[in-house]
Amino acid sequence: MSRYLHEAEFSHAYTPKTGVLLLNLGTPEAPTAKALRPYLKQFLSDRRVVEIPRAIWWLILNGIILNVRPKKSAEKYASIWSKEGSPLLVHTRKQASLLKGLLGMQGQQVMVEFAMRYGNPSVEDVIQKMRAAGMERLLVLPLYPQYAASSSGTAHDAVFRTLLKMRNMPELRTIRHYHDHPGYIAALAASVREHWQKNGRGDKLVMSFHGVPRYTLDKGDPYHCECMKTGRLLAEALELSSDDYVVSFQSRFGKAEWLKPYTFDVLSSLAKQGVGRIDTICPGFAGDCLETLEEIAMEGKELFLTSGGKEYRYIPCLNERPDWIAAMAELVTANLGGWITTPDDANMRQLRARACGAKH
Ligand SMILES: C=CC1=C(C)c2cc3[nH]c(cc4nc(cc5[nH]c(cc1n2)c(C)c5CCC(=O)O)C(CCC(=O)O)=C4C)c(C)c3C=C
Ligand SMILES: [Fe+2]
Ligand SMILES: [Fe+2]
Repeated sequence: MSRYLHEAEFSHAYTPKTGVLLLNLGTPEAPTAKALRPYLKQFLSDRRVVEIPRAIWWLILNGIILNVRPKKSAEKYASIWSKEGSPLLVHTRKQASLLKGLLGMQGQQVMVEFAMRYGNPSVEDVIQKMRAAGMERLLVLPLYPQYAASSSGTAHDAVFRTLLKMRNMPELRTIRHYHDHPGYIAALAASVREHWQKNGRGDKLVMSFHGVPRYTLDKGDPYHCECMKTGRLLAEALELSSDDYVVSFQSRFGKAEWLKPYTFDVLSSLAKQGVGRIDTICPGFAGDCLETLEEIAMEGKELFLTSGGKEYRYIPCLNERPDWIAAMAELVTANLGGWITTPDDANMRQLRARACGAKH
């Protein structure tokens, strides 16, 4: 048995293509405990996500977490599941399709696909499929604006691991982050302004980012800094003073200290201080998902209102906003520099490939 993935016999007669691969986290196949178990097992067995010694973690994961969490998480997923499926998958699929359409309209001849770090469609399957269709240059864009080892880092690992198994590797470029990309910041700012126009303006804007364990910052992970920078740039774009907004971190998992302040602490203390109306936004998520729709839009709201707050409004993620898709296209185009992009280039390469025929 070959140690490499299967590939068709080499032939000159193909059109070399450039591919863009969007990567997201992944989501269970259904909002049930049965579907949650393998998803959580794969996710939480990732050494980039949980760094505690393997033997101890194996016992905790298999002995406790996988017996308790699937049922609880399934209930949460059930509360946000749509007719089309899990919001994370639905938005990622639409983003890939819209990006492909926009790049095509801009004259770029590129394939655009998406894959999930955990679950399906898997990174390996999608890269193999792209390779079989002639992809020989690959640009990878994780859908996490801020780099964390536990999100973008592990997404890149999955790509590198796939390439390690390939005989005929594509050229590879990766986008590490886009936390300060002007188009991304402008789209966030526009979404806040539109929300204010429609619903009125709250007394405070809470910018909630997914958390990570505090020790990752001490060990050199840039995630905290990148979240703070996104927060500052968004505040500047909205002309907010430091009193008008707060950056906080959500989704704490386990007993260890995570990045602070915790979003739920911020929400209850704002309510107790008498800040009546707040707007919340999750700039670290390119699309709405469990962590935004259930934790922030639902749980956060309940906490704020039961702690004495008056009005709580959640601002949706960028999702399929045209300004966000345009920002993605700009980011991708800048990172495709020098690779085939136009139909003319592609035709030239095809002619050259034909001219060299099967002589060697
Ligand atoms: C935005 C980037 C993300 C980072 C960084 C991140 C780190 C991280 N997450 C966990 C544990 C869980 N996260 C879960 C869901 C989840 N996480 C992200 C993004 C980041 N996580 C997203 C987009 C989602 C939603 C997925 C969806 O299907 O909608 C979950 C699963 C849900 C649950 O059971 O609560 C866990 C678990 C850790 C431990 C971690 C960093 C160390
Ligand atoms: Fe997470
Ligand atoms: Fe910092």
